[in-house]
Amino acid sequence: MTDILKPIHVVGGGLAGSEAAWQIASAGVPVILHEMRGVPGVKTDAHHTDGLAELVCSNSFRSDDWEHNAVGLLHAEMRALDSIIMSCGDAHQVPAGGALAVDRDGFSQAVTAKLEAHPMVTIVREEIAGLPPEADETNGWDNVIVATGPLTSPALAAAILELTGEDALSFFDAIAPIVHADSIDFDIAWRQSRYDKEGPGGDAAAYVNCPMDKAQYEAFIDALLSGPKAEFKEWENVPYFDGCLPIEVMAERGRETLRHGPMKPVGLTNPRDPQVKSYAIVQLRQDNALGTLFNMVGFQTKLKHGAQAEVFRMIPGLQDAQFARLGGLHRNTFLNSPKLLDRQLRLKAMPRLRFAGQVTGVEGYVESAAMGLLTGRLAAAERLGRPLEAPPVHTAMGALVEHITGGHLDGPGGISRFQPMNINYGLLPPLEAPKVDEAGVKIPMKERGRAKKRLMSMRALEALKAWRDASPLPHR
Ligand SMILES: Cc1cc2nc3c(=O)[nH]c(=O)nc-3n(C[C@H](O)[C@H](O)[C@H](O)COP(=O)(O)OP(=O)(O)OC[C@H]3O[C@@H](n4cnc5c(N)ncnc54)[C@H](O)[C@@H]3O)c2cc1C
Repeated sequence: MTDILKPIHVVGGGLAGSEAAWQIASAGVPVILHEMRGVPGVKTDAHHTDGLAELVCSNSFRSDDWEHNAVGLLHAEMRALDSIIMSCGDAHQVPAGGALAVDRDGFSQAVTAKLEAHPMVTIVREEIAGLPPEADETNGWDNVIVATGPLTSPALAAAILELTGEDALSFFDAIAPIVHADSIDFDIAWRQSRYDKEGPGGDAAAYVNCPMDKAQYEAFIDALLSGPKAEFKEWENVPYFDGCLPIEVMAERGRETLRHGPMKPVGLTNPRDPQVKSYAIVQLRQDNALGTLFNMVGFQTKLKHGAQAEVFRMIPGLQDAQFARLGGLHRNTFLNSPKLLDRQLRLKAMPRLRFAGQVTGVEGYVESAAMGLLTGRLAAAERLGRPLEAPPVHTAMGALVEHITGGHLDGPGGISRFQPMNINYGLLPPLEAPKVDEAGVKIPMKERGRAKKRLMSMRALEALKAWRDASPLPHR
């Protein structure tokens, strides 16, 4: 076997690992993808299937607006780099207003089928239960991507901890319930997207809305606050991720918090009572292509399973709801990446190991897949002997690399304040807000923020394409 044809090993076939494997194979380098789900008796606390790239909670890749939304920009960058996660997501989208949401089973099956069919990809169902094996002349273990996610198996997590001498960092992440559509009462609920916003598929009525008056809202908050919660005594000091707070934790912050968050009633009109404004509205988003399942948007919860059905059936329209899946809370583990990883996302203590996905301290399906995409390209370039740098910080992808490898500030005494982050414009170098548009017309003050985002997105895509075109890897 020539050096060039040695395989690269990817550990973990989630969002990041699947994308990394695809990018490596597309660069003409053989890849062996090791995924532990599929081995009898081996699972994580959140995955339910053996499929690659399984979505564990919501089915949304969030906004698809590349001009004004940072995650939409990340979508665009990934599409420009032939992302398998984006192409399968686009092929399996379901209506979701301005967001890109997918049929979770169809999406995962498509990613699995594409990887299984690729001649350069070998999928092995096994747990890597410790540090990856020693490298020899031919086995390829000199170039490894670890993409084992927030629920990395305990044996591998322990080996990484021992190697780095660092305590793992962690936070809580929660899952929202999914409801069978035929158990929703459409004499009460109605379909409409907020502000009738049309989605990529042209649907302006993507969400199911369940209205509440003031008395119903107050009773619901009381039930949420008093309902029995799952306790995690051994993880008492573990923080929540702010973008994914359990609904009861939000309610504890103030009785009105939910009305200004996931239950906000704005931009929606009850067709049965158009003159009366609902006091609060619960939204559900289509979860599968058949339209038989809907997930409760923003309703991630740590209520005990027995209590969930009772409390959520207080929501008008859901009084007879049947739940396909209940919510739950999981501990999420990530590395102290700014200290441990270099800008190639290699472990300084063992550079043959690259890390990708949520375990590096990015947060979310899209961000995790983006880091898989990048490490796949970096690893393939290294295998081909054609060095490649991470994209510039002006791109969404480069900004994520900057965040996980050193863009944050530590606290006094060097105590790490590194926390997982969704992509956002604050991670990219700032630009002056424009005062006039491309035609020289003055932009009103309140629209300048939007105009600035558009400029930042255009700058990012241009830089990303220049990076791609100068890259030593083939481009399709
Ligand atoms: C409870 C929970 C809810 C979440 N909800 C959302 C959400 O609603 N929206 C969102 O955008 N993000 C959500 N996230 C975050 C989301 O899981 C991640 O962003 C994303 O799945 C991470 O992708 P990944 O590839 O890094 O990890 P994963 O997709 O989890 O993939 C890791 C893979 O590695 C495998 N594996 C683990 N250890 C080993 C081993 N030793 N050997 C072989 N294989 C191994 C696992 O089986 C898994 O398939 C949630 C996370 C959790 C834990």
